[in-house]
Amino acid sequence: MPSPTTNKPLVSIKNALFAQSLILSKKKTPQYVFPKPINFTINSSKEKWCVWGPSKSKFLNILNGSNYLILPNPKVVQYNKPANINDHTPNNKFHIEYIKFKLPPTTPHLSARFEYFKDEFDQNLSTFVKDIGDTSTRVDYTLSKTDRQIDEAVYNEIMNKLELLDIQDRLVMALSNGQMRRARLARSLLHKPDLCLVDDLYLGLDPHGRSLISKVLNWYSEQAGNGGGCVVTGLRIQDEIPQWCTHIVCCDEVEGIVFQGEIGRLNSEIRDYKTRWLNSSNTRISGTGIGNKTKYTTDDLISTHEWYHEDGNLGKGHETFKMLNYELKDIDVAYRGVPVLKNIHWKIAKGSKWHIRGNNGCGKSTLLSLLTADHPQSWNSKIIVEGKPRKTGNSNYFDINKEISVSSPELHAVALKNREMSVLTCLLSGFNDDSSNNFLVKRASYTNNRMKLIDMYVDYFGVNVPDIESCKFQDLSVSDQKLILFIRCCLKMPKLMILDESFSGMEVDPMLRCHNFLKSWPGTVLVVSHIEEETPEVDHYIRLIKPGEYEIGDVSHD
Ligand SMILES: Nc1ncnc2c1ncn2[C@@H]1O[C@H](COP(=O)(O)OP(=O)(O)OP(=O)(O)O)[C@@H](O)[C@H]1O
Repeated sequence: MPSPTTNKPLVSIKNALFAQSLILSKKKTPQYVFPKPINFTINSSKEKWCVWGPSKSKFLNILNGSNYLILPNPKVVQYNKPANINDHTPNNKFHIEYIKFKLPPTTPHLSARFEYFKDEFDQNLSTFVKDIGDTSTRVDYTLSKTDRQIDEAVYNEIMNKLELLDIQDRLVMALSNGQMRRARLARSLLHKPDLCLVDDLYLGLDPHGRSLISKVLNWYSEQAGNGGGCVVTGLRIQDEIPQWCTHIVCCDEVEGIVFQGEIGRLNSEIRDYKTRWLNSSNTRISGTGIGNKTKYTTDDLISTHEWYHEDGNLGKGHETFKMLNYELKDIDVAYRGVPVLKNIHWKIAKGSKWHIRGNNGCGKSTLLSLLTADHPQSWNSKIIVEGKPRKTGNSNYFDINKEISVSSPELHAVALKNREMSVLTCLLSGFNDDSSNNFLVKRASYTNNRMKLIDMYVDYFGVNVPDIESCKFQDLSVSDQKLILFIRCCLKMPKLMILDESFSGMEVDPMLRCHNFLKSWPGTVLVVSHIEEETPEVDHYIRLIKPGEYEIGDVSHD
C-alpha cells in the first residue's frame, strides 16, 4: 500500500530564517545564520545533492536540524519519511546521519596507536561499524549496548564496497586515517538513514579512497526506497563535483543561497561563481606575496632558528653540505607479523623538504612515528640522528621531540579535547620541549620573548582573532584552527617539522601564506598530503608503494 506521505517532498524549508542563538546583536536582531529567509526543497530521495561554496557546512547543519533556532516557527522545516517498499511501519522516524570527515573520532594518546596492548574495551572494526557495543582484546564476548538487528548481508556489501572486509577484526585505534574515514561512512550507512549528509567528502583520502567513497554513496542513493536514502554531500569550491550529483545548492555568507537546482541547468552559474572566487583569492594573495599587511618580514620570524644564516637561509643551499638530519637504515615494521614497512633506507638532509606520498594505509604515519618516537621501534640503532644511532639509553622521548614539531589530524583532535584552551595557550604550548601532543602550559612559559614571537607570527599570518587570550581554540573555524596549529609548529624553531594533512580544511588564502613562508623555513620539513594544491613546494619525495617497495626522487618545479 502506498504511504500517505509518498507525494510530499523529502525535505522542505519554506521561508525560514535560522538563528544561532537568541542573543541579540547590536541592531537588536538575533544572529542569523544566513541573512535572508531560505526556501529549499528536496523532492525525492532519488535526488543527489551537492552543497557547495564557503557556507556549505552551515547549510548542512541546517539540513541536519541541529544547533539552530528556526524562525518564524519550526514548522517551516519539514522532513517526510519516504515510502519504503520493504517497510510498512507508518510511524518510523525520519532518520538523518551526518558525517563530518574533518577529524579522527577518537583521541587516544598518539603513541597508543602503535602499541600492541590496547585499552581493555577498545573496539574492533566490525563492532564499530555495527555500532552495537564494545569488544575487548582480553575477553571473547561483546558488551552489547543495543538490541538493533544488523542486516548481515547489507553489512557485508557495504564493507566489501569500501574494501574493509579483510580488516574487520582490526582494532579501530590501529586504523589509518583513510581506513577510519571509510569505516565511519560504513557505520552511518548501516543505520540506513533517509537522509545521509556527508561533509568534506574527499579530505585526507587518496584517489582510490575517494573513488570508493563516491561510488558507495551513489550506490546508497540508487537504493532509495529499498534500504537506501537521499545523499547530500558538502564540497568545497575547489573540489570536483561527483558525476552522479543531480542537484546543487551554492551557499555563501553574503547571499545565503546563491543559486540552487538541477546541476545540468546551472553549469554557467557554477563556472562564473568559481571564476569569481578564484580571482578574489588570487588578488588577495598577490601584492605582498603573503596576502596580508604585516610589519614583519619572513626573516624576522625565522632568524632565531639554529640553521638560519644572515646570508640566506639554509633551505636548499644547505643540502649541498650533505649533512644528514636523519637516516633510516633498512627499517622493517610489521604488525602481528604483517609487514607494513620493509627495507626502507631513507636519508633526510638537513633543511630538506619532502613530500611523503602513498595510498591510505601504506604506512606513512608509521614511518613518521618512528622519527617522533611514538612507535615502539623508535629506539633502534637503524635510526640515525645527525650521525648518531638512536639507542635506548642514549636518547629519551623528550630529547627526541625537542627538535621536532608536528601538526596532524590526530593532534588536532587532541587539541579540541582541551575545550577551555585559549588560542594563546595553544600557541604557547608550541614551545614545550616534549612532544607536540602536550598542550599543557606552565606559568614559566609566559616569557616576554615568547609573547613577542607569538605577536609577530599572529601579525604576519593575519590571524583574525580579536583577543587570542580570551578566545577559545575550539571556537575558531576549522581553517583558523589549522593555521594556529601550523604557527604552533614553528614557534620552537624545530629542526624537523612534520605537517601531516596540515592544509586540508584550510581556506586558500591562509594556506598559500603558509606555503609561501615555508619556502624560507630553514629546518627540515616532511609533508603528508593527498591533494596537489595542498602540498607546499618541496624538493624531494618518498612514495610508499607496498612493503618492500618504495621510491625516492626529486620534485621538479617546472
Ligand atoms: N597497531 C597496529 N596494529 C595493526 N595494524 C596497524 C597498527 N597501526 C597501523 N596498522 C596498520 O598499518 C597500516 C599502515 O597504517 P598507517 O597509519 O601508517 O598508514 P598511512 O599511510 O598513514 O594511511 P593514511 O593515509 O590513511 O593516514 C594500516 O593498514 C593500518 O591499519
